[in-house]
Order: sequence, then C-alpha cells, then structure tokens
Amino acid sequence: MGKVRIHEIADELGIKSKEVVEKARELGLDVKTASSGVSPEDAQNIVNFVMTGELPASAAPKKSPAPKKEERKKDLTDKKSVKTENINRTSESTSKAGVKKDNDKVKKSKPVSSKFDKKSETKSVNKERSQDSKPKGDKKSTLKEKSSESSSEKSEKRETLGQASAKRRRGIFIVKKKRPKVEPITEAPVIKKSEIGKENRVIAAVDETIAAKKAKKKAKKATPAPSSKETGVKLNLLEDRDIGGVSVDYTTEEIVLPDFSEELRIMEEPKSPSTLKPELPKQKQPVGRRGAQNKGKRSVSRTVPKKRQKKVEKNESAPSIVKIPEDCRVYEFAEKVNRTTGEVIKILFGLGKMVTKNDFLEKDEIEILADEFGVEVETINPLDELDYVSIYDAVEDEYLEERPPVITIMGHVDHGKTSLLDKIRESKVAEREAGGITQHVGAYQVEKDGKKITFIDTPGHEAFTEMRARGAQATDIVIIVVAADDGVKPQTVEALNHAKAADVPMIIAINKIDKPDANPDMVKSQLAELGYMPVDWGGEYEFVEVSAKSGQGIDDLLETIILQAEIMELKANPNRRAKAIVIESSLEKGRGPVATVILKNGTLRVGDNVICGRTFGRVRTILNDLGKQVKELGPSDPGVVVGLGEVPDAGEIMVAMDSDKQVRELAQKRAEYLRQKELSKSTKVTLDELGNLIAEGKIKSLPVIVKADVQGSLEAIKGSLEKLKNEEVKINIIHSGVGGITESDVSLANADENAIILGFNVRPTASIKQKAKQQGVEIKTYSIIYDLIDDVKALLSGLMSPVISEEGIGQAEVRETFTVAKVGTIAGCIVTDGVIRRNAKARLIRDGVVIYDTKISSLKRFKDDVKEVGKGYECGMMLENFNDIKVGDVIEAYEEKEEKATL
Ligand SMILES: Nc1nc2c(ncn2[C@@H]2O[C@H](COP(=O)(O)OP(=O)(O)OP(=O)(O)O)[C@@H](O)[C@H]2O)c(=O)[nH]1
Repeated sequence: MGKVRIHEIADELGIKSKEVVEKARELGLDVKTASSGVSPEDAQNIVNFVMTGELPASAAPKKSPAPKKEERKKDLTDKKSVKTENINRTSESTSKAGVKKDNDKVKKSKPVSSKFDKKSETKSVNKERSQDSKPKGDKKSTLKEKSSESSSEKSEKRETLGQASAKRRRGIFIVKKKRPKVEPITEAPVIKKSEIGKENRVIAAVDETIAAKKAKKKAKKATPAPSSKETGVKLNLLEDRDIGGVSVDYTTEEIVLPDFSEELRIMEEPKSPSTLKPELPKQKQPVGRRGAQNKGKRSVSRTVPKKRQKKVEKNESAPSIVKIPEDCRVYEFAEKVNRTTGEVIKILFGLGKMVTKNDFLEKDEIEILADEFGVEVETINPLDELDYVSIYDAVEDEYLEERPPVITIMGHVDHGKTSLLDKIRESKVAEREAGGITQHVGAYQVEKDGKKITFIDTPGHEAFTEMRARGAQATDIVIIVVAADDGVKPQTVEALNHAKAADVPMIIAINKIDKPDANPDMVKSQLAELGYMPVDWGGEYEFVEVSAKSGQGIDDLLETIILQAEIMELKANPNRRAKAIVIESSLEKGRGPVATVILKNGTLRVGDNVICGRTFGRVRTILNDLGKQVKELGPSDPGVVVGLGEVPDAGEIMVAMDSDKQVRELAQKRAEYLRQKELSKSTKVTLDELGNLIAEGKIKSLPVIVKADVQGSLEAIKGSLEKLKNEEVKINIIHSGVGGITESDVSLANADENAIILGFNVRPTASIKQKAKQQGVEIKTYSIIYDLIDDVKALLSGLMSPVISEEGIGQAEVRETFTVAKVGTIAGCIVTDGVIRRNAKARLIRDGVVIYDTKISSLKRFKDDVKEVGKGYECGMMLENFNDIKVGDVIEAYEEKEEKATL
C-alpha cells in the first residue's frame, strides 16, 4: 500500500496541512511536513481524530460508525440556523473569504497544542521538584496525577477541536470549480533533514536545491511524464462519513449553499456510502490527482461555459503537484503553475490583496491560488535547507556534562537588580549607567562553592519588555527582585508573566531588607495573592530575603540557585562545535561588530568559523565577562565575540562550522533570502488598508529612521514606537540600525516627506549635521528612552486630526412666528443668553429635545440685517431649510472648534 501524504489528508478534511501535522504528531506519528507520508491506516486515524477528537487506540475500529439517524437529524436542525445566514452568500469569492475566516476562527480557538502541553508537563516536573525538594517520595505520584490530569484535559480540548472542525465543515455545500486535467512535472529534489544529519552538509543541500531549481526551469517546457507515485491513491477517507451536508462537486463554477431539507430526505432514506458518493456526474472529471486515477476516461464537460473550456485547454500542460517555497514570489508562482503573472495578480486583487509580481505570497495565498488554478501545491520552507540551528540540533549529544545555570534577574525599576548583581560579583556596574537606568543586557559569571552561575542582567524599564522576554528565553532560572519597602509593582507583574510564559522556574528575591520600612511579609502576601505562594507558606515558590547593600542573604540566594539547578540537571556537550545565543550586540570602534553571547552547547574557540543569522565570520577574539581575552568558552559561559562581518540581531543563534566557505555561503544565502522577503513585505498593501487611506483622504504616518548604539536598545525603542499609534496616526519606521547616523540616513530621510531621524546614544558628526540642515532633515538625539518616546508622542499629536469640540454661543426663545409666502417662517425671538450670530450653526430645541440641526440663514433687528444680536434684544431669525418653528421653541446657536488631538 502506498503512503498517504499529510497535505492530501488536509485537502480531504478542508483544513490546513499544518493543523494535520500537529494532529498527527499528537497521535505520535513521525511526520514533519505537509509532504510527509503516513500509512492509509494512520491517515484514517488522523481523520477520525480531527473529526471526532477521539484517539485511535480507544477507537479501535478503523472506520468510525456513522452517527445514528436521530443524532444526524438533530445536527441538521442545528445547522438550519446557519443556513439562513449562509444563503445570502452568492459570489464565489465571498464564500471563499467566509471559509477562510472560519478557518481563522478555528485556528484561534484551537486548544494549546500537545507539544506545548508536553513542554509544560516537563517543566512542571522541574517546578514540582523545586517546590518539594524535601519530601521526595511524594514527587512521583504527584507528577503522575498531574500528567493524568493534563491528559484528560487534553482529550477534552481535542474534542473541542474535533467539534470545531466538524462544525466548520457543516452547513456549507461547496461546489468547487472545474479543474483542468493536468500533468505533473518532475519535482525538485527536496533535501530531508534526516538525510543531512551533520552541519557540514548544509551547503551541499543548498547547492542541490539551487541546481534543482535550474533543472526545473529547463524541464518546465518539456513536461515530463507523470510519476506513478504521485498520481496514485485517491484518498477516500471521508467517503463513508457524514460531514453534515458538505458535498463537493468539482465540475461547476458555482458555490451552492446548503439545502438541509434535501439532506433530511436523504437521511430518511439512508443510502449506502457507495450510493451517496456518485454525486459527481460521471462524465465530469475531478482534477489534478483526483482526476489522475481515472485518466483514461477524461473528458471535458459540455456544461462548462465556453470561456472556461478555453481555460481548461490552455492549462492542459499545468503541473498537478507543484513544490513551492513557502514564500514564493508572484511571478515564481505563476511560472510554476504555467500561468501569467497577470492571472495571479488578478485573483489576488479579487481577494483584496494588492501585490506586484515581485511580492512574496503568504502560505494562505498560495493555497487559495492553487485552488483557483486547480493544482495541488506542496509548500516547502526554503529556510529549512538553510536552517543551520535545526541541522545542529539534529545531531544528538552523547557525552553530556553538567553545565552552570543561566540566570536572569528581573523586576521593577530601582528595586535593585543591578545592585544585587553587583553585590554578587563585587563590582559597580550601576554607577556607569546613563540616567540611572540599566540600558544594556550584560552577562557575568560568578562562582559559589566551586560551582559556576551565569547571570544575565536584564533591565527593568517598561521599554525593555522585548529584551526581557529574550532574556528569559536564554535563561534557565529567573530571579524576580522585589523591593521590601515598595512591594509588587506593574513591572514586577510583567516580569512574573514573562518568566511564566517562558516556563522558567523562578526564585523571588525580596531585596532591601536592610531598610527600616522593609516589609517582606507584605511582599509575600502580595505575591501570594497573585498565585505565587512562598514555600514556607505551603506554596511552591522559593522566596529569599536579601540586601544588595549589606550583602545579607546573598549566600542564601546563590545556594537556592545551585539547588534549583541541580534539580534541573542542566547538561551540555563541551566536545563539539559551539552553539551560542546572542544576548547583546553592537558596533565598537576598533573592534567592529561585537556580540555578547552565552554558550548553549559545545565549545567556542578563537579561529572558529561561525554563522549567526545572516552574518558570519571567523572568531578573532573572545573576551570573558571581565573583559579579559580567553581562548575558548564552554557551555553556559558568557563572553564577547569579535570577528563577525556585521552586527547580528540579539536573540540570534550562533553556530560554529567546519569551514569558512560553509558559513560564508550559507549566511549569504540566508541574507539574500531574508532581504528579498523584507523588501517584498514593505510593498504590500491590502485593499482594506487602501480603502481606509482613501477614506481618510491621505495617508497619515510619521516616517522615522531609528539609530541606536546597541541592538537591545534599538529593539526596545522600535517596540515602544510601534505601540504609539491609534486609528489615525502611526509610526512608520522606514529604517533602523545599530551605529552612528550616516549620510545615507539623511538622504533616506530627505527622500521621504516629514521623515525624521531619531538617534539613541549616537550623535551625528558635524558634516552630517550640516547636510541634514541643508536638506531640512531633522535629527533628534537622546540618551534616555523616556525622552525619546515622549517627544515622538508629541509629534504624533500634532499630526492627528483635530478634535472638533462644540461651544454654545447663545440661546434665543421664539416669541412669535411669521410665515411669508415664498420665503418661509420667520421666528420673532428674544436672545436669552450669550449672542446669536448670523450664519452660526443652530439647533431648534422643543421641550428639551433637539428637533433640527441647521444654521441661522438670516438675522434681522427690525428691518435691518445684522451680524449678531446680544442678550436681552429682540430679533427676527430664519433657519436654513427649516420652517416648522413654533412659539416656545428655543434656538441654540453654537460654534465648532478644532483642537489638537493628543495620544
Ligand atoms: N538600602 C538599600 N538600597 C538598595 C538596595 N539595593 C539597591 N538599593 C538602591 O536602590 C537604587 C536602585 O538600585 P539599582 O540596582 O540601580 O536598581 P535596578 O533595579 O537595577 O534599576 P534599573 O536599572 O533602573 O532598572 C539604588 O540607589 C541602590 O543603591 C538594598 O538592598 N538596600
């Protein structure tokens, strides 16, 4: 029996391949991508699982029995309500969009994946260990209980997903488009990770792919014979299953909506699956792979409109299964499916996507297009082939040794993070900081009882949220610092949330206990209220009382860290090439790009060839945390690496490889790929967005260029700026980078009207200042993040539409009315308050209710036209387009004022 591919199952189920991959993994199947194959039995199990949420082991029969008649009826009655809603949808694109939206909804409501569950289970083991480090006997049973609990939770979640999936499939009768009969073409060989195994094969893989691409281009016109493997088995996984009225007909162009009354009749006279199945008229062929099995009988339907027939003929040579990179460009897609770029763009336009031929397509778009063109598409991630981290991770470590824990200190501003770390390593970092705030992530190592501990000092200001999140990622244990005299603050909660989200064990350090007003119990109770119960109160969190000033409790804290680390059994293999995480990077005078890293595995040596994201280099110098040159770094060691070609992004993984050629080629390919992708994204505008812009009259955004001294600050500023927006105005970061303000930055700003340059801890040189002045480009520099953000806020406020406020200027009471033929009603009034002005806006109020909103068209004193009449005077008034004025009405005059809006 042949294998069934994941994307084929996804196709049958009408969900995304990714979801099927997830489900398959939950079932314990070894599938990696949409192209992975499973046995037909497993395929059936996956379908059952997705549809019903039932695990195959318990649901031993391979085909789940059809639901009982009554159940079906009930289902259908429920569905009827959905029908009314759906019935209005007539256009194909609308229906598609609808289906897509539904997909999104299901995606959103999807329960946490089992992978995550597993992760949290394992982590909970660690936590569990840390909590009751005393009664070890109970641990196992508690864990068992926990895992059984979570597995029952999981099955509940699965059910929900199953139901959701089933629901989504119900209620819509889809009649897909007629597909042209198409021939498959030779596929580009895909490099499987398992085949590669070692990092030194990466380049080979990349080269092969490129060679294959070229070969494919050549082969394209030749249209080679179809491969029997691909045209093989048709999936009939759903043929005997009630999917609530979803029936697929590939022969016509319409989308028909559900007719449940018809369905009910069918239910009353149950048919065997085989009699239900031939809803596809015999003469009409399903397309692509579906059609391939009935190749001999192929014919074009006569009912297909003429225009369509032409299209079918035209696409005789279209491939049936096309392997397409996840981020394929419009023209590349068109080439691959033998269409013109115009056709592709037209379809996307119809879906509300404005793209150019060079734009990359999203995975969803590829799926929709494939559907439209009647081709089976398998998306592959080109970065998989360039993913040096996965290739590194694929090699199993055999000789693992204990490694030091990596600790991140988090907490509210001024609660003493830097002082604490300082005390621990007996240096004075805090004194060197601008504005008293820690702005860079540093990493240091200390030794306690012969055991090393690595610390990452993550700053506490709100603007560093991103950096902190990253810190947590590189971290084994988080220390949350809370000042005993200040208690829990917003950033304490944020820090707790970050640590929790990263599933990292936490230790709470109650700092400043030397202070007279220190109240550790207050901190404990505040945290207990938030769900972080101290161990000595019967909870699971270690609280240690410390003073960064006197040093009290520091030993306790270090011991607690070491204990926690021991429980976690942190291990690494020092006998292989290095893998490290970049926690900070910058451009230094005389040194070039430098990266502060923490080794995750292996040993990094001077002379190693390393790749790091899109940059690479040969390690020229390694400095340890004390700034001393060292020859190598081992697992969990922090250090500064000099020798990279460019400043890497913080959070990027650095991996050492065998040769300079390897890292160079790989990095260049990655850089080119990512650059193209970025370029493409910046040009993408959806029709919706365009509509909004048109409605507003003009595009309102503040273009900025951000330059900062280090990557961490840059990320923090970018993060904060992106948050500064409302419906009207937004920040458009047209360029950002680490390093000084350059001439090209000024030119770039000059090219864009209103663009400004924001510099953080960087200053322009005199010549650049002059150039900026000549071109009218504003450069603003800062050394405190708050100031930068505040200034930008003010700028944005100036750009926003003014707020229109109303100000009443006067009121008059109607005492008499005169109706003049061909003129209208004149109101004889007395001004009771303020003034009444001619042409002022006015509303007529009767019994306290606004009857009409208009303006004063005529204002007279006796027979003369006047501009305004003051309080206590009589006047004659006419209202524009309103004559139904009655004695006793009140006319209120007002003015509208424009005010600058603020964020
Ligand atoms: N009395 C007393 N003062 C402390 C203690 N720890 C820190 N401080 C003081 O609290 C202030 C803030 O300390 P920092 O270490 O800069 O705090 P931080 O949390 O690193 O602050 P940011 O870097 O701004 O986020 C400094 O004036 C310290 O001297 C302590 O244990 N006792």
